[in-house]
Amino acid sequence: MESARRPLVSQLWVKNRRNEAVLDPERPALSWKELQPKSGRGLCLARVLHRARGLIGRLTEQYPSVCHSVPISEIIAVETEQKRYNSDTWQKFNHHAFTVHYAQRAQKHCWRCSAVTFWCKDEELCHQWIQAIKKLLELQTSRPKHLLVYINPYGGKQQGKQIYEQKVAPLFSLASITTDVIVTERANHAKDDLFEVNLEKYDGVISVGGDGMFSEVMHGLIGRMQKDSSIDQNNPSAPLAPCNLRIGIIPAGSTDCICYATVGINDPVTSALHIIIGDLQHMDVCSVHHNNTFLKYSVSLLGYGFYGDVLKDSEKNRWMGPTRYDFSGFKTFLSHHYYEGTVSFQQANQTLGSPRDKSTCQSGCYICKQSTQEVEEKRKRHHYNLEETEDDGDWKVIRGKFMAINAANMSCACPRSPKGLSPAAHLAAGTIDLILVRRCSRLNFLRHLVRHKNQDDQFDLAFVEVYRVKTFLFTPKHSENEDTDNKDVRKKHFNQICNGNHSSCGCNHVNSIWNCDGEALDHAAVEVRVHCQLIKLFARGIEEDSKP
Ligand SMILES: CCCCCCCCCCCCC/C=C/[C@@H](O)[C@H](COP(=O)(O)O)NC(C)=O
Ligand SMILES: Nc1ncnc2c1ncn2[C@@H]1O[C@H](COP(=O)(O)OP(=O)(O)O)[C@@H](O)[C@H]1O
Ligand SMILES: [Ca+2]
Repeated sequence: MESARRPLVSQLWVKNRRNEAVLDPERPALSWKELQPKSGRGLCLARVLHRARGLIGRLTEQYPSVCHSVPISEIIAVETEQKRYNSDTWQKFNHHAFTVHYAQRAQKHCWRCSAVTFWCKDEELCHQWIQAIKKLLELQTSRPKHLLVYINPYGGKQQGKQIYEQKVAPLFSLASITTDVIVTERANHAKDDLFEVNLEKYDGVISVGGDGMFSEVMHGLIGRMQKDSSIDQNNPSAPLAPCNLRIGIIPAGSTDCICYATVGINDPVTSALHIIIGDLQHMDVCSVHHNNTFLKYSVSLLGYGFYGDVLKDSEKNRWMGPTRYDFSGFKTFLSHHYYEGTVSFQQANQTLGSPRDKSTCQSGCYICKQSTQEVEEKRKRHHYNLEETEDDGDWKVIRGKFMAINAANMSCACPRSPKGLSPAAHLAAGTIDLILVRRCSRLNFLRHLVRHKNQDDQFDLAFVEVYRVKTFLFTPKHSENEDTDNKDVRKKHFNQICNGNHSSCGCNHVNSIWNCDGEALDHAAVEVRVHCQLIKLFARGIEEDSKP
């Protein structure tokens, strides 16, 4: 037992150079450092060359004189080396080598799978190293072994299947992860399937696609969980049962904002590596109801007005792929509609921060950690039927004319807006940032939009308000449930609006629609509530000290 905790230290060769390799179960990490060539006549030239390379390296910073170190948690696999090296090296070491594959940080937030081969003087040493690394890998209990994968072949640039097969499947197989892969044949295929399958045999579910595909998988899992726990999803105030299976996202959609905002980049290989090493990120989910009827869950953007109209128009142009959003965004900007209605909301406790904070939610965020404790206590109290002690804040009611009403459950960072709709929003604090953009001139709305792309504060404008809330209601001024007679009145009414405000439209823009993670909702009047840390992802949030 004692010896298992002691570091394994050996002289191993890396690329024909003598290294000291250390496997330390206490840290736990694998490290290796090149040793200086021994002095002696025969090695004199080698030593001169070595020093020269070191000097040039220091000047050009290409030759690492540093010790390499890989945490065990970031090792993907260890393998006996197969014969793929030139026969000189192969002969010299009498075939004894092993290769360690590990996750390496490349550019900002982007990870790559790197490999290092260690050559050993004898077979026993080689075997000892492989076994020792394997033993430490077995202690990594949060890693998935068997995954259920859904591929949307229709989203984004329709590359989902190729992306999975070429970039992800080889990494899963290297890491000895087995998979059941389903390529969807229709919308809702994945969601419906998740109500039927035996989930017990899986350690996670993978969504290959965009935010819509993730949404399907999430609806399947949350819905299944509530069904199994006899919880009525139509009851807006029912505490929902959390999902224990983690969801992984391989980005192959159009915006992929859920992936970008939880990993920091839309890159299939990076996501696959986070899945393999068994990362964990809790995430809040919003439930959306209309008249005590469940409509949908949302994790990224719930947008009425501008983003609802962009979605409605862009769905007609799916053939354009991801560019459809730019095209429809431009059209929607020109049409410049506003919508009337009432927003009522309850503000979140100030300990949960403010949308105007300069700091952002990062890996290990202390505000989200604080919510983890609270949510655990709340679930315990609920389990033992103890009374809730929630101090609900006052309701604030805002009636007005809005260009956009955006509820961001996360930053919504994506390649189009790397800081996102609400840069300081949290992934798992149990709050939503409610952004109200009031009726304004085209120029002012453009100023607001442009600030999503630069360093300026998009909320620092007189016609923009932002609140951190736990729940909100929206009621459009023009009721959706009118009978036909009323519709004529409505038409008359909104012709008046159009004549006065957007002369170019012919228009049926009394109400907008809600864009719910890129899917349209059927009703404008909604009740939205955030469910703290309802789901888990194979991600770790945004890392601060990622390579520049
Ligand atoms: C003059 C330039 C103005 C540029 C303004 C840029 C603002 C961009 C903010 C984008 C925020 C998107 C939030 C993401 C939502 C996704 O869930 C949804 C669906 O993503 P999917 O396409 O399924 O991956 N995408 C959209 C565009 O509605
Ligand atoms: N096989 C399929 N055929 C058609 N639609 C599908 C299929 N599988 C999933 N979908 C639906 O495709 C829509 C778009 O998927 P998504 O992953 O969001 O891609 P994008 O990012 O391009 O919008 C979602 O509404 C999803 O339910
Ligand atoms: Ca979509």
